[in-house]
Amino acid sequence: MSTPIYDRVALIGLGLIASSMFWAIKRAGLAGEVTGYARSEETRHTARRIGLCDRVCDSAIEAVEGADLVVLCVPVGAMGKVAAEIAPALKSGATVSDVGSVKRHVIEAVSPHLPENVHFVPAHPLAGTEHSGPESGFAELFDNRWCLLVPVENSDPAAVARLRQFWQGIGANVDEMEADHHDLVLAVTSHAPHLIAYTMVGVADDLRRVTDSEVIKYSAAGFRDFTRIAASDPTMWRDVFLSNKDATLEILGRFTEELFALQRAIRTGDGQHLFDYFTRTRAIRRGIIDAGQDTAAPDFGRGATPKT
Ligand SMILES: NC(=O)C1=CN([C@@H]2O[C@H](COP(=O)(O)OP(=O)(O)OC[C@H]3O[C@@H](n4cnc5c(N)ncnc54)[C@H](O)[C@@H]3O)[C@@H](O)[C@H]2O)C=CC1
Ligand SMILES: O=C(O)C(=O)Cc1ccc(O)cc1
Repeated sequence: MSTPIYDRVALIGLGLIASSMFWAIKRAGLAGEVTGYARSEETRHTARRIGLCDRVCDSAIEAVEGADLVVLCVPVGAMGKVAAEIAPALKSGATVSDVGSVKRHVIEAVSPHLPENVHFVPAHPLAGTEHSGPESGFAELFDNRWCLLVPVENSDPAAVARLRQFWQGIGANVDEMEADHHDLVLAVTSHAPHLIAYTMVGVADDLRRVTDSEVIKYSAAGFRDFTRIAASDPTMWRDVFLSNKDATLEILGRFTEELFALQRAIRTGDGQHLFDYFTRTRAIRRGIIDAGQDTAAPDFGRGATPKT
């Protein structure tokens, strides 16, 4: 057990990320008390039933009162609204952070609502699963995964350092990144791949009507990976694409150009183009493994691991 880094932590939005944070905070003793708030009565009821949070509050205001760290764990499209709701109740000197998958949009939506006497330090843990909701979290989710801190202009270095220590206590490796750069990198590594998975599963579903159930029955590992990713939360991903529009469209433009080139190589029988392309991409995968960066989360599944 570590010594607490914050006396009081408030988690707003009790889904996969908040619940995983809670179990990891408890595992390491990183906070004196963790309060939580979720918009729906049903989620608050579930949270109380499974012991998620030391105190589940019936309003966001009540949850953040007296908190030294407030973490917004709602879909990125709801961050601004939640920030406006909690702003009047924030303790002077508190740190406000978030876990949103997009950073520029969240900074622009949240910053205007925050009083000057709080520190805003946006963050993004690069770990998740296709599951959502309060029962999907587990303490190991962030172990040995990256958490990116995205300090804003005038972020207090002491508040950034403390949040870094907190995420390290949760189990993550911490780095800092500038917001626009973050959004471009994530468009390549996460957002566009999710859209491609959604599309591929949609295409297979269209085809399924022609081929009966064979597409699902005989699906190979690659396609199964697509179906896992395409089972991710629709609200969360709608918000990600709408709030990281420019970077995602830039990457999808490049993706389409490459796809057309491969399509042309297949049509014209240009085997050399295909071979060279696949040789280059294979080297990238091997580079990731050789660098010891193949830290894909094991598929624990919903509630498959102990919560403490
Ligand atoms: N799921 C993943 O793999 C990852 C998600 N993230 C980010 O973390 C955030 C939370 O995602 P999850 O925990 O996966 O979502 P989730 O769907 O499991 O939980 C979201 C929670 O926010 C609540 N909520 C939604 N709108 C709200 C509002 N207007 N006011 C108050 N509460 C509201 C929902 O009721 C739910 O309790 C998102 O911003 C997402 O981009 C970051 C890393 C990974
Ligand atoms: O489940 C997966 O494969 C993921 O890619 C999880 C994930 C989803 C969204 C993020 O912003 C970060 C990680």
